[in-house]
Amino acid sequence: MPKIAVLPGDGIGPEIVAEAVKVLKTIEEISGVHFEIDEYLVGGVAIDETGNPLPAETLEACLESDAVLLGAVGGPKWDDLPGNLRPEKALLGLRKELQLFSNLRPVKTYDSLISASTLKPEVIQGVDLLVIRELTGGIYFGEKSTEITENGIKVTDSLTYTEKEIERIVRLGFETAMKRRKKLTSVDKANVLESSRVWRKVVEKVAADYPEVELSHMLVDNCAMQLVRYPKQFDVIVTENMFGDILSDEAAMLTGSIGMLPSASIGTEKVAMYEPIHGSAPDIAGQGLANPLATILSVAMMLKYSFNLNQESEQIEQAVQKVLDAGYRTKDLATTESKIVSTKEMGELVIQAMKDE
Ligand SMILES: NC(=O)C1=CN([C@@H]2O[C@H](COP(=O)(O)OP(=O)(O)OC[C@H]3O[C@@H](n4cnc5c(N)ncnc54)[C@H](O)[C@@H]3O)[C@@H](O)[C@H]2O)C=CC1
Ligand SMILES: CC(C)CC(=O)C(=O)O
Ligand SMILES: [Mg+2]
Repeated sequence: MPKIAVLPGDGIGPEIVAEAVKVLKTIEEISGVHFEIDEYLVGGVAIDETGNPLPAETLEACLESDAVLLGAVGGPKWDDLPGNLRPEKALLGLRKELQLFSNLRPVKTYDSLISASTLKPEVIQGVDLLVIRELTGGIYFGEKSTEITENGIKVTDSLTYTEKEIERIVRLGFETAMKRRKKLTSVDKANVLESSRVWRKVVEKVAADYPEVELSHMLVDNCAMQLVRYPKQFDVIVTENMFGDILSDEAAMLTGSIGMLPSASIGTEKVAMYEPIHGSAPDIAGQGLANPLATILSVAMMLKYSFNLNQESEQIEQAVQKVLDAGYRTKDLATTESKIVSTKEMGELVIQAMKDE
């Protein structure tokens, strides 16, 4: 039986994951596929209970699973802890230990949400792009140091990539573009960073194996602007860790809310991790305001990528579309015409729509 480790985490994590797990259980009911689903501690709650943001039991369970479903970690309660003891360290640790070097963040606009966006309809209608973010290298994982100097604190975060790390993510970018509209934008900051200049060279080298792919290089600051100016120019974007983190939060707003964007982190081992792109949203935690759709859509990605259950995956995506078409919205997406629902009600509506299909 496929094993799924569920890590609700902090803030809105438990609320959104509860709805996503109900969706998984509905898939079991409808399709007859069975999963072994077990919950583990991660992040701030794990610090509170065990003193460790990533307890050994959680890491071992994830390593033995076929897939991990994660809510989010972090919050003000733990903000004053040193970097290596913070909840976010658990997330970085999981990504590294599970060797999840790629993070796929699809951005697809829904026609029924166009009025929820602050951008013009003609700019966002029909957007269908995929950000492929390198996930286990770069500045989030580089050496750090802090020292006291005559000018006060001197602090360093270093950004390191090996050619091998760049090549495997770039190759994935080309392979993925081949299965889509054959357009790849490699995003870097090659006018300033050595790492980006090597990144570009590797992209050029790999490009020789994919003559059918239309390749372009774009500087990250321009990309941030182009994403809101004319997002339909993009098919697949491949980029390094921090640029991908930032650009995908920006791209989320093409859909109307950061609560809409799922993600899949896939690596060299069999286990993959699925999580919404947003954080633990402490400002709305515990109030039933969180949009659970990014997490529910992450389950759809899990069924497709980890279990090859394509029909079941589509069933979830269609149910989400149906609920949105019917005008139901959590508060993050609400307009004057919306039927505003809570996190739990949104989960129930998706489940009902799945059962009605
Ligand atoms: N994957 C993870 O576990 C991540 C964790 N974090 C952590 O989360 C905490 C909060 O970080 P923020 O910068 O505030 O980012 P955030 O993504 O948690 O929230 C940013 C804004 O978006 C809203 N939002 C986020 N998800 C939403 C949802 N599903 N439905 C409705 N509204 C939603 C929040 O209410 C907030 O106003 C920090 O401790 C941060 O380190 C941040 C990003 C990713
Ligand atoms: C701890 C951070 C790197 C998490 C984050 O912002 C993300 O993965 O999107
Ligand atoms: Mg982020």
